Amino acid sequence: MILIGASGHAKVIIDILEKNDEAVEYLLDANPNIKELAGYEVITDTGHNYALDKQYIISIGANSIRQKIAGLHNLTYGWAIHPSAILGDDVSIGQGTVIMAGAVINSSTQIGNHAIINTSASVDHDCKIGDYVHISPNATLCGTVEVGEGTQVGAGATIIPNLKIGKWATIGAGAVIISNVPDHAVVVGNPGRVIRLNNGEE
Ligand SMILES: CC(=O)SCCNC(=O)CCNC(=O)[C@H](O)C(C)(C)COP(=O)(O)OP(=O)(O)OC[C@H]1O[C@@H](n2cnc3c(N)ncnc32)[C@H](O)[C@@H]1OP(=O)(O)O
Repeated sequence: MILIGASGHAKVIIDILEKNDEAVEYLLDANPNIKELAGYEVITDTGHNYALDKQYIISIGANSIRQKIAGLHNLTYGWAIHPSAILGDDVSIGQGTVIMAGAVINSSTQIGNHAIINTSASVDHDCKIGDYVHISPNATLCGTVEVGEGTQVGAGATIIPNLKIGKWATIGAGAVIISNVPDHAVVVGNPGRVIRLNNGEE
């Protein structure tokens, strides 16, 4: 596996790959000053030094940057799924997606491409999680929740069943979401309230 992005998030992905006995070849990063991460070589990403016969993971936490990079190159993407993650029956996981330690994904849930299901997050049955979504550590999604492309659900947030969360929204850490959330909304608190709209930033 080759990782794109030499960040703290990449270190966690390396740890997962090592635990699964999957080889990490090297990392690519646009910053030429980064030469090494977690014992692996970091090569400067020129935009032209991709090997089409290799598997990649975009190891960058910012959802919009993962989307941008995935749109630039027609690469083959792999997965990193921690051995302690629990996946129910009939769960589907898109390419480039990473599932951290202790995450639980219950039956019939669909996870899109280049998503992050972070440490100890709980995504229950029949959820639909879009591409480039980040479900942060300890967040809880009850059954049949939809999360649109690019949305971040903050650490420890809770979303009650049957809700629809829009695209490129941000759910604040610890928020309790009891009604649908529109696209681009930034929502905090219990019960969750919209404080502003995202306009491209994360
Ligand atoms: C492994 C990892 O690290 S994964 C990373 C996981 N990351 C997260 O979970 C981060 C989630 N991010 C947050 O919760 C952020 O606070 C955000 C995105 C919701 C808001 O950030 P900002 O836009 O910078 O908001 P800002 O800090 O200016 O606060 C705006 C208002 O919302 C309130 N607020 C911000 N975040 C929260 C929150 N999580 N819960 C309750 N209120 C909040 C602030 O107190 C402030 O209120 P005021 O206007 O009455 O003073």
